Amino acid sequence: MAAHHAPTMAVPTDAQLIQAQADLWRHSLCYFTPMALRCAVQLGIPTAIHRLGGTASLSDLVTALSLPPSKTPYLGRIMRLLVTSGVLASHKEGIYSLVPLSYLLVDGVFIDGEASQVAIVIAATSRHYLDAALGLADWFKKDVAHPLPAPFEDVHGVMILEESMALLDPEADKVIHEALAAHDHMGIGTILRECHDLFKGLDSLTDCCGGDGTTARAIVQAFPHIKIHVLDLPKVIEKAPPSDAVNYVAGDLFHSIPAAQAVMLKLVLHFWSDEDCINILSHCKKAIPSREAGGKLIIIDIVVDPSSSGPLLETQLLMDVLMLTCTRGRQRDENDWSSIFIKAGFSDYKIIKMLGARGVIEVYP
Ligand SMILES: C[S@@+](CC[C@H](N)C(=O)[O-])C[C@H]1O[C@@H](n2cnc3c(N)ncnc32)[C@H](O)[C@@H]1O
Ligand SMILES: COc1cc(O)c2c(=O)c(O)c(-c3ccc(O)c(O)c3)oc2c1
Repeated sequence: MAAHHAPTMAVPTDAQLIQAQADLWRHSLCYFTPMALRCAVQLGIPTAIHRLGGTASLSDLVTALSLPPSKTPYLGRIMRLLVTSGVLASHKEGIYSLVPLSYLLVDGVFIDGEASQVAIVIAATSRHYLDAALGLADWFKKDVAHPLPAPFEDVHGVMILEESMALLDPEADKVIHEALAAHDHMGIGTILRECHDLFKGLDSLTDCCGGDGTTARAIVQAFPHIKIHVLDLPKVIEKAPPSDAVNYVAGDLFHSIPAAQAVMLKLVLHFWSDEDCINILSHCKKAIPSREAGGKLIIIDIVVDPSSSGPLLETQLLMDVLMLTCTRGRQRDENDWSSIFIKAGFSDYKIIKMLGARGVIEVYP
């Protein structure tokens, strides 16, 4: 006789079914929001609104962007979705204005010396990322050896940021590097203003995987007495703008990390597996003095807060799925962080501050 399973859920009522249907449509179609955003950015709508003095009507936009006037009503429909999603504002019918988010997408506006975040929108909605995301179910079914390639690697045959990516598709590689730079550079100004004590009293710092030194230069400007080493791969250091203020070191963080009072890992560890992180952190520990001598690690990365809810948690989880899709890393909650710190031989840590989705953590030897 077939086992009889008690229903786990009562049959939904009509009211629930009606609601469920609308929710299902929204969840299935909400990818059109980033697509509408991509369209708006490619057309240059945030920049046009900014240049028109901060507000614009549809016909202002059609004229400014030299679009065929016959497209005006269609543009109105895209704009309506973007207003409802909070990407643009409309305080008066048919008149559009920027919100802080769309301000980040205006060409030529510099926040903390960094250009717009357009590259994030373009990369996140690009064919290579979408193809990788479309391959998720197939990736789950595959039983492959360790180290597990990410879905991106599975679909495209190369990992993001790998040199061979530039050979496979130079345009896609450029878009991803621009997004990475836009993502990484955004926020050091806020960190310096909000977490002043983080760097106070330090005589030296190694910015581990510090890229082209943008972050290091901002720190030296605020704290001129700190001696900063920027460690990154030779191909990155070769292209870094020359600077007297920072000491560039071409190398590999798995081999050796320049000694300093503190080592900073900003948006680095989310790219790596737990095993790699423990290895990296152990190398960092060798590069710093004891806690008594002021030795510490500074980690700036997402700290997932599972007890929260709403858009911030959703942002953190979306970033986690981005990492799942494109890297071998993940976004970590406090328990995950604590566990890798202990395994790497550190004695204690403190979450100094949460800045939106990201956290600033000090880790002590
Ligand atoms: C996400 S970026 C880090 C961003 C940077 N910390 C910032 O906040 O601007 C990752 C960096 O790690 C570097 N990288 C990757 N593998 C590395 C390795 N084995 N040794 C040193 N640097 C490496 C990459 O070249 C890239 O610049
Ligand atoms: C916020 O939204 C986005 C959108 C994107 O398109 C990317 C992206 O393309 C990307 O490579 C990365 C990224 C990859 C590896 C890292 O180690 C890292 O720090 C960042 O972040 C992104 C974030």
